[in-house]
Parts: sequence; structure tokens; C-alpha cells
Amino acid sequence: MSTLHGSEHSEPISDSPIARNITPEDVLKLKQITNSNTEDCNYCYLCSPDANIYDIDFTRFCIRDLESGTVLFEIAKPLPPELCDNPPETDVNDLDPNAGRFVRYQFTPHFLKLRTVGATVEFVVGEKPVNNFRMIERHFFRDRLLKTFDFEFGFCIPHSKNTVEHIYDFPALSSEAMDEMINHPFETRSDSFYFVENRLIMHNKADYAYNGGTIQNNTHNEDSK
Ligand SMILES: CCCCCCCCCCCCCC(=O)O
Repeated sequence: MSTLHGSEHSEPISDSPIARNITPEDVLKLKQITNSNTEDCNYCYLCSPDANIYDIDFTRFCIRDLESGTVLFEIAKPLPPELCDNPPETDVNDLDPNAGRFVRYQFTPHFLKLRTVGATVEFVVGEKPVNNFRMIERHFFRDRLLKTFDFEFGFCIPHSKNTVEHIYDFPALSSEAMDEMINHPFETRSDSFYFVENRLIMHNKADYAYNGGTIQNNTHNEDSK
């Protein structure tokens, strides 16, 4: 039996979140990062990897500062083994079904001073048309909700490759809040919930450090986007 971990709902959303459809309204009500009350918070997801019945696959992800145009982070999914000269012997996704659902970002303190960031996502979809593709992403520092982002991807035709840039307007943060976030790496976290026709089909997590000394970054799972 489990509830929607991390929420401060007076009633559990569900006895089994994976068994029942989680809606946008559900995740918009969450008052904490999912499963933030346990050590293994990176292993609590509100849908199983099998919920992605549309075979949506993120193949490239890029974040840029819209004021300067500087690319802050970029990652592309490796080519499938059949298209590689030297494919790895083991696919990490064969070992851990949650591989690729969690990303760790390491940014410099300057990142927190940015105003607007563009996140470009490239993704492919499978044989089903995708209607009403929507991402709700919630960023928390500890138990404080920094901001909720709610982005539409629109309609995607079967077997299409798509690119969209979502604009993140940063929340206003006091210098004290920024200092706290800088001094407590990985206590800033996000949940990204992806819906098709209001059904949760993917849930990814990320955490963030802002104490890096160089321009950018590092990830746990390089194939996660
Ligand atoms: C400081 C709080 C505002 C945070 C805005 C963050 C903008 C960067 C977006 C990157 C989020 C990607 C999440 C993911 O990997 O799924």
C-alpha cells in the first residue's frame, strides 16, 4: 500500500498510485517533492516505465540563457547500438528500469541569477498519435515550492520527431534563498510529470547543485533525455 509520497494531502490520493491514473490536478496539489520523506526518494515514481504507451523518447535536451544566448547544458541520447561503431556491451536500461528517469544538474551560482531560460526538447513518438501532451514540472528547495511550470507540447503525429522550446521564467529569489540553495547542493529538486490526454505517462526527477566552479554540468544518467 502506498500513498502519493511527499504530499501533505489530508487524504491519500490513491492506495496505489501506479494502479490508478494520476491527473494534472493531483500533481498540482502536491506540497512537497515526491517521496521527499524517505532516503530513497529517487526510487519513488508515480507511474511505471510501462505507462509510456506512446513510446515517447527524449533524444536531445538543451538549456540556454535567453538573455545571452549561452548554452548552459546540452545532452543527446546515444545512437542505438545498431548504429554505433563501438556499442557498449551492456545497456544500463536493461539493468535498472528507472535508469534515465533521474538527472543530476550541477550549475554555477550564476545560474540562479538568470531570468529566462529556454529548454529545447527533441523527442520521437511511436505509432499512436499523441494528443494533449503536457508537462507539469514542480521545483522545490527543501519543502518550499519555488515554481510550477506547465508546458504544452501540442499534438504529435505517429512516428514523428518533434522539437519544442519551453520558456522558463525564473522565480524571484531573495539573496538569502539563493545562498541557502548554493550552500545545500541537491536539496533543490524537481518532479517532471508528463501527461497525454490527462493521464500520467512519464515521471522524471532531477536534483540540482548551484555551487559549481565552472560553467556547467554533469549528469547521473546521460541517456535520460
Ligand atoms: C531556481 C528555480 C527555477 C528553476 C528553473 C530551472 C530551469 C532549468 C530547467 C531544467 C529542468 C529539467 C528537468 C528535467 O531534467 O527533467
